[in-house]
Amino acid sequence: MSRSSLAEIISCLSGYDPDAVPVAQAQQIIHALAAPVDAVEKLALRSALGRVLAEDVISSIDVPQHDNSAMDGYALRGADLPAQDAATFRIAGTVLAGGAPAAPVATGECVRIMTGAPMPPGCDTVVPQEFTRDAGSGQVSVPAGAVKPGDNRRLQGEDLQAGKPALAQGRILRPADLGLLASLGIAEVPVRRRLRVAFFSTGDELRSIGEPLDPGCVYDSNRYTLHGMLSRLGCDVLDMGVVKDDPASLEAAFRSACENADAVITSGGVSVGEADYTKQMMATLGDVAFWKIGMRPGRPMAFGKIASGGKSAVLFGLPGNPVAVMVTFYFFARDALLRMMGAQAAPLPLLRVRSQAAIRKKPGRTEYQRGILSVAEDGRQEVRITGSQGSGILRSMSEANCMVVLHHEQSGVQAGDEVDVILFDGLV
Ligand SMILES: Nc1nc2c(c(=O)[nH]1)N[C@H]1C(S)=C(S)[C@@H](COP(=O)(O)OP(=O)(O)OC[C@H]3O[C@@H](n4cnc5c(N)ncnc54)[C@H](O)[C@@H]3O)O[C@H]1N2
Ligand code: MOO
Repeated sequence: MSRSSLAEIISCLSGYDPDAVPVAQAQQIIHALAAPVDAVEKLALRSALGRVLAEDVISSIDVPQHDNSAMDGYALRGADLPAQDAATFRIAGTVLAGGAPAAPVATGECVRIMTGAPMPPGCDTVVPQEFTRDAGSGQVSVPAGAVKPGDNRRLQGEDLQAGKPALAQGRILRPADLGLLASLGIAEVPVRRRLRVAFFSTGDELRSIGEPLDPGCVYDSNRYTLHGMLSRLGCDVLDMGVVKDDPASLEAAFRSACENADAVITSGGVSVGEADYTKQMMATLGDVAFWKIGMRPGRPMAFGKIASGGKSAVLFGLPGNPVAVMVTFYFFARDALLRMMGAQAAPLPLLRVRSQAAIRKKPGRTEYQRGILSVAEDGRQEVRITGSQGSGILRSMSEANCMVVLHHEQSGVQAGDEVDVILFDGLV
């Protein structure tokens, strides 16, 4: 955990106003308070998918280990290629991938070679078999211009070199990384332990699935969106259910969450409502700031650290509205949790895409509108907003495949203007 307190971090900022915190300033404060967990575990390669690499991996071997062929064909000396017409080469032998290396090749000779087979000594070029013609008597004819010297040869160590870094610590291991580590013969990898995140919903109007929906009540959806987002991030989740808005239940829930997790996420109770003991409890248990952020949705939010039973945990008190909870998770909690996981994650790329229609927006706050990115009739990509953008309309999030980011200083958008977009999903 970081040694700085929230108050120390905030005191270094100029123009800090808890009632009008710009998104970028809130992100900066959150980033400064979150620090990586230090425990490391060793996992079998397959189990390390999605986990954060805890140490740099230095390659112990060259990959590939030998110069080898990129094509099925004939290996020869590039200097022997004909400048015009064609030249005939005597086939001195055959070399297969994984087979014994061929003997050195003399001028005017070639070796039948398969993709991946080691280059015979003296050869630097492979002519793909499609370009050659059987010239009879164990010979093959190669036309001028089919290849250049050095073509179709893969060099020793061109993928990974012995003694050089293969992967840097902090990387979230993707399928390609598992393959890369396998290509080095590595069976086990050191990864950071999973981050444990406890979450619960607050509000007397909330009902859990399976309970009758009493008049004026709603089913608790935030715990499901939070479960989904945290699981995708690779966190170990502790779902603590719905907690009633009374001081004793809230205190017990906050203490238990803090004692059992690295981070605690709550939803609801951070605005100015009457029955909100949540804010009171957060303030009692820790060093917590209550913000009104210059954004939409997700204006009220609490952030800080709470302590109980000799343990501390980073706290996110997210606003209750179902869209606000997702937006504040994506744009504040996500980065902090990645940092606590020890991940060196690059900022998400913003794509510039044409807006199909005008979008109203006031300067002085950041807006995250829900969008559908698609290919228009003219073949260009464009984005349209998913209808009503109310922060209680979860359908707007479910229908969207991206967020349209309308920046702090930006004003309204005209139809056809380009806007910044962040995609929800990528390839597997
Ligand atoms: N006078 C003011 N009123 C409100 C303000 C404000 O600045 N001044 N801010 C508004 C904004 S913006 C938001 S967001 C909400 C946030 O308030 P809370 O965090 O206190 O959230 P609640 O009041 O508990 O709930 C808001 C809304 O969301 C529904 N909700 C809550 N939790 C869940 C859940 N787990 N699953 C589904 N739906 C949930 C809840 O029923 C309310 O409808 O305050 C505004 N008001
Ligand atoms: O954060 Mo609130 O959901 O903007 O309305």
